This record gives sequence, C-alpha cells and structure tokens, in this order.
Amino acid sequence: MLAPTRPDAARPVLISVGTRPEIIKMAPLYDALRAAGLPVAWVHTGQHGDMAETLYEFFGIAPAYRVTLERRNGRLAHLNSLLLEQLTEVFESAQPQAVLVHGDTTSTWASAQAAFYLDVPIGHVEAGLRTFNAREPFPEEKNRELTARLAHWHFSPTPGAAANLRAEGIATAQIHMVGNTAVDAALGGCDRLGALLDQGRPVLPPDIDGLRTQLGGRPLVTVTAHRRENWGDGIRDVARAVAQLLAQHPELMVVWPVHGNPAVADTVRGELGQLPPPLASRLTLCPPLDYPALLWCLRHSVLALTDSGGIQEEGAALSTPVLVLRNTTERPELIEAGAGELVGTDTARIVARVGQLLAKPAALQRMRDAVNPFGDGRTAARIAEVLRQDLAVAA
Ligand SMILES: CC(=O)N[C@H]1[C@@H](OP(=O)(O)OP(=O)(O)OC[C@H]2O[C@@H](n3ccc(=O)[nH]c3=O)[C@H](O)[C@@H]2O)O[C@H](CO)[C@@H](O)[C@@H]1O
Repeated sequence: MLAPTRPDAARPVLISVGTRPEIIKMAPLYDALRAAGLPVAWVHTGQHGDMAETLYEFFGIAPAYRVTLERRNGRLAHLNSLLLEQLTEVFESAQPQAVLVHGDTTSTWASAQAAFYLDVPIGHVEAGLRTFNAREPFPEEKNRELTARLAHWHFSPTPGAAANLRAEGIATAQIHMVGNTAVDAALGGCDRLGALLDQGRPVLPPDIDGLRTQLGGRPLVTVTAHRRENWGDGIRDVARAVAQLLAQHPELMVVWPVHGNPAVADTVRGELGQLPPPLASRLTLCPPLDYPALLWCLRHSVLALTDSGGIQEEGAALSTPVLVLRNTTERPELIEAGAGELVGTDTARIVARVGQLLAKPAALQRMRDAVNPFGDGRTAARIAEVLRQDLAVAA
C-alpha cells in the first residue's frame, strides 16, 4: 500500500497510458484537468514507441514519467509483467491521488493492477464497452472487463456502456455517462489541422502529399486493419477486396496506412504490393500516418473501412461513414445511429457493400447525416469536473 509523504493537494492525478489510441483520447483530459486546477502528470508506459512521440509533440504533452520497456519477446504476459513491475515503481515515486487509465490495452490493465496493489483509486475512461465475446477483440475484451472490477470512477461514453456496467453490478453512483473523449480529440485535432493548412504547413508526409492534388473530385476510401483476430486470413481478404474495388471502380482512390506489425504489414504488402500500374497508381500504401494526416484522410474520404475502435468514433465525429471490418463491435451505437455497418472481412461482402454505396450517393449521404452517438466534444471537461469535486471532498 502507498504511504504518501506529501499532502493530498500536491499529489498528482496520473494519466497512465502508452499506445496511440490511448494518447489521442487522453490528451483532451490532460488539458481539461489542468484547466480545472488539478495537479496532473502523464506516465508513458512505452507500449508504443515512435508513434507515441509524434503524438506528444502534436498535443504539446511532456510525459513526467517514462517507462523504458526492454521486451525480450512478443508475449502479452511478458509485456504485462514488465509494465506491472515498472509502473509500480513510478506510482510509488509519484504518489498519485488517483490513476486514470483508458480503454482496454495491456497498458490499461497493467496500470490498473499497479494502482490497485498500491490502493490508489482508479478512474477508467471509456468504461463499459463490451462485445461479450472474449476472443473478439482479444485481449481487449477481458482487459476492459477486468479493469472495471478494479476502478472507482467509471466514465462511460454512451448510455449503453453505462448499462453494461450496471448489469455487472457496479453502483450507479460510480458510473458517469460523459461521452467519448475521442470526439474532443477529433474536433480539436481538426482545428489544429486547419491551422496547419492555413499556415501552408505540410500535413501529409512528403511521399504521399501528391494525394491532395491527385484526388480532385474522386472518391477516396481510407482503410486500416490491425486487430489481432484479423491477422492472417482476415487482413488478406480485406486486401483482396481493396484490389477488386480498385479494378471495378476506375475513379476510386484508396489510402491504407499499414500498421507496423509484421503480422499485418507482410500480408498487406504481399497482396497489394504488385498490383498492375492502373490499379497501383490509385492505391496509397504507407506507414502509419500521424494523427493530423489521418484526420485529413478521414475528412476527405467517402468511406472508412476499418477494424479500429477509434476510427469508428472519429468517423462518426467527422461525418465519414464507417464499414467495420469485424464480426462484432463494442460500439453498437455507430450501427444503431446509421453512421456505420458491420461488414466483417469477407472479400465478396466488402466489395458488394462498397459498390452499392458508391452507386447510391443518397445512401452514403444518409450515413453522413446520422447523429454522432459518441458525444459533443465536451467529455474531458465533464470528467475533470467529477474528479475536481470528488478529490476536493477527499482532500
Ligand atoms: C477494438 C478495440 O478494442 N479497440 C481499442 C483500442 O483502440 P483502437 O482499435 O482504436 O486502436 P488503433 O491502433 O486503431 O488507434 C486508433 C487511433 O489511431 C489513429 N490512427 C490510426 C491509423 C494511423 O495511421 N494513424 C493514426 O493516427 C486513429 O485516428 C485513432 O485515433 O484501444 C483503445 C484505447 O484503449 C480503445 O479505445 C479501443 O476500444
């Protein structure tokens, strides 16, 4: 148990995160906590490396603590045990009043465990998402469920997520329906993107900047895929769908930022690296994009095809319809609102559905017009207010 040697008011609220999506979604909260007058410090768990650094630069965040991970293998258990050990040391030294975690990554679960062992209260942001299928997404479904067992504050993005938590026996008073900070990040990110464009600063990386002029009025589709359960056949079938779509729709442009994991990148490049020139000239395969570049692509896309969680929320926030490359989603609100559809990874199904939507602008427009179910962009301020009140009472 942590025995603080400093007065509560001087002890920080720690944000403990380490992957791209967590950083993006917690950045608005970092600002909101500071605006609410709470002492806040950022812990980078090191789960993502270079991708994290460009995000810290974009959001103007300087982590106060950094974990250096010396991973000797790709095992989740190894990552979890390294994180647990080192985060415990960080938390002991930082003496936080509270630790905030996000979502469902290994960093989330390890941070929650480390805080639990030190008896530090945990706030779980984006709490209550469930597919009710432990395999999809793996290991995220169990990470978020287990984190909920340990958390004190549960910040739910939607009424459905809050209902999931109540059904698991979590007291209503501990559940705060606040919206999703992904919307705050996307709207704020678009403002920063606009400022960069106004200053004539480059937004897309130089090797793909030609996309901006090449696009003209042509339809663009953004594709991403990285979920563990799609590794192998799933991603191969999506790549085959992309090749067929390019062949069937001579105007279509596709941008696919390929996840760095070799299990993903080798499959995508193996399927799409050797397309005939008329198809290849309309396909941009690139390394993962910086967040502003990804936002630019989404804003200019008629559709996003993705298995990412965050892109489902960003699509809804930016009015870009999303076809979800999974069999199940913990974000059913997207589908219920009509802003997205579940299409899985079957090649024929993806090709057919994209073809139908491209042929029917009215159907695409209906998806674009759907009301965003993930919030209004003020989620971080709501979370900060709950914490300000509760921590002030506790102090
Ligand atoms: C299905 C699932 O369980 N997903 C979880 C996963 O995120 P998720 O599946 O969203 O993770 P991704 O790695 O797809 O990250 C998405 C984020 O990265 C950005 N992006 C993506 C591609 C790119 O080239 N450049 C770029 O900046 C997107 O704009 C988005 O903001 O961890 C999140 C954080 O705990 C949780 O909220 C999600 O529930």
